[in-house]
Amino acid sequence: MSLSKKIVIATRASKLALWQAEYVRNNLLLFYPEYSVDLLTIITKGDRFLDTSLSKIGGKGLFVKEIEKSLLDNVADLAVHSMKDVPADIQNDLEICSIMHREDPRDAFISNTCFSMDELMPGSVIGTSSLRRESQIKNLFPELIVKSLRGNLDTRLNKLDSGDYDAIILASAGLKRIGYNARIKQYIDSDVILPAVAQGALGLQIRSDRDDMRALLSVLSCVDTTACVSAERSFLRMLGGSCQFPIAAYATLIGNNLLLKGLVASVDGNNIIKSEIFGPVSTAADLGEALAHDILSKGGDKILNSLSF
Ligand SMILES: NCc1[nH]cc(CCC(=O)O)c1CC(=O)O
Repeated sequence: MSLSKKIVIATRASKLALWQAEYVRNNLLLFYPEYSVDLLTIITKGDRFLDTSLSKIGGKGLFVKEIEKSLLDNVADLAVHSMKDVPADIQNDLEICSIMHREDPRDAFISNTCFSMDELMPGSVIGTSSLRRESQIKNLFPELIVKSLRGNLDTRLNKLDSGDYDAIILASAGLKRIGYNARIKQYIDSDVILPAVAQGALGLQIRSDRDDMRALLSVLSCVDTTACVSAERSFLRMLGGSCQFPIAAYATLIGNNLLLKGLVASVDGNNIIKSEIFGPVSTAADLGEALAHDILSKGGDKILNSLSF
């Protein structure tokens, strides 16, 4: 049996998701010019309830379930995900077979009046819907007011421009990808606001029985990013979390070793349990688990148990 020379990529319809799918499409065509690569656009639950706060809609993987169904039904051959949005545990029969080179993992500060977070006057309104960002901002700047901010990137920037907020926080990676970097006033150092698990990394998902696709997509994998994301995601998995929890982790490579920093925070920002671990890159997943146990034993367990959603 010969393989058909056609690949279908399942993607969400947002500008960022389409950019990411196009990016994978273009990369695949460089390696495999004999293939045709099509995009299949899918509307997810997360897209349909853009005005409800993420933690209220509930459920992990809000943005990925319908996409995963298209893979299980064999309607699409692969899906491109922001790894930040992919829950720690992946649906049976599916796998992330490749993780691509990471874009800037830092959060970005965007404002039309200030050049950095510490220029904001007390009482200023800062927009984010991420409990991870909210808790860390409140811890650093208790005098700021954090207000919910939902929608795709254009919607969020429009809400800033219409005066609903003095500043907003977004991921640098998304803004850079769609060419909005000029809006970024400050790249927030990862030691000031620790990024979300896997922020900036794209993952390629397939059905586990698609050995043909796994082989094809291996050319797009980045070994270093794969190790870092593996450590961060094993940390998240051990804490039972998703991107909707006030949990952060960021791994970097130093030679053949990996430095993993992580935290669990109370939403009010009054209690942040931070720790870090350093060890051989070959033990990336174990480092993530060990860091999770360390943070749980230092009070992270109490914080996570008290979250009410
Ligand atoms: N939760 C939405 C989401 N998922 C991935 C990104 C940014 C791109 C990335 O992290 O790869 C964003 C937007 C944001 O947080 O500003």
